[in-house]
Amino acid sequence: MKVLVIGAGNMGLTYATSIGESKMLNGRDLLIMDAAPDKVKSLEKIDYFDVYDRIENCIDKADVVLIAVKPYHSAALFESIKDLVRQDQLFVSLMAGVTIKTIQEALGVKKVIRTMPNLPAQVGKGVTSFTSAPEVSQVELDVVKKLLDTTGVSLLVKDERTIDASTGISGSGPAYVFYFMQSMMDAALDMEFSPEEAKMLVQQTFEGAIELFNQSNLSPEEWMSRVASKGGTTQAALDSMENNKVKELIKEAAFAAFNRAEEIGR
Ligand SMILES: NC(=O)C1=CN([C@@H]2O[C@H](COP(=O)(O)OP(=O)(O)OC[C@H]3O[C@@H](n4cnc5c(N)ncnc54)[C@H](OP(=O)(O)O)[C@@H]3O)[C@@H](O)[C@H]2O)C=CC1
Ligand SMILES: O=C(O)[C@@H]1CCC=N1
Repeated sequence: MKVLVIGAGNMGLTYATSIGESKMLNGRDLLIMDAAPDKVKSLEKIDYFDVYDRIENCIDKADVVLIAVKPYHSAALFESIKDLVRQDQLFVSLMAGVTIKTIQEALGVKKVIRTMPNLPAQVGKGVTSFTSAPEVSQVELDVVKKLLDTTGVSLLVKDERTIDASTGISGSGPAYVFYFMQSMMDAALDMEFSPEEAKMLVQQTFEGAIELFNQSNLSPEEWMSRVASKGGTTQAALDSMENNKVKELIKEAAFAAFNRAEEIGR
């Protein structure tokens, strides 16, 4: 089996590297293609894959094609490959919003899997939701699951609406966590900690909280009550968040991402 990754950015290069490191494929069965000459040059220094700068030189070799360009580049990409693709090839999209039907119609193919990965894939801690067109066989789904799992864990979901919902939770989610981290660092700076101290306090607080959560069956709410003493400091902070409806605002933000994914699809 030969796998081609189109687009060597955040996600494409992460997937190509993880698949390469996993040794799932034999020899030179992993291919990567990007249109930017400087990127191609830097990719050539990596040993896991064969690098291409022209789609017509590689698309024909692939059994599985991972599409990892930005959604707004997808139409141009589809136009450039529609006469080069084959019905037996399996297309796996990592793009937010772009629907299976759009890909099928633009390429004139049937076998399409749609995924929603996330950036922690770069450190093997990603979570990727995926769903497929009915024309994809169970064996093909199993193979793709193995490819996705090289970057962390994966979740087969029932339909594309759930892929868009995953975008609102796990796809965009790392940015919400970074938003929270940045806000806490900004607060620490206002309290006159140095940038290094602010980073250290926030980093270790996140790491410690996640570790506690991972090593227990307690819900976040139960952990919150273990931190908060009655009438104490944490309760003051939690009350402030409740009064300011922070939970509702976070939900609203997640739904904004979900809705935007659906909107891109339309
Ligand atoms: N970043 C994230 O956290 C997540 C991203 N995604 C999805 O993954 C996809 C990729 O995102 P990301 O990796 O961040 O984007 P990047 O911009 O980092 O990577 C896309 C790469 O594709 C290249 N490219 C554009 N057009 C073509 C083409 N026709 N042929 C070959 N290469 C091309 C781009 O080159 P150039 O820079 O020159 O345009 C760029 O190197 C998106 O569709 C996004 O929705 C999904 C979940 C999470
Ligand atoms: O922001 C985006 O559109 C992409 C999809 C999920 C994360 N990044």
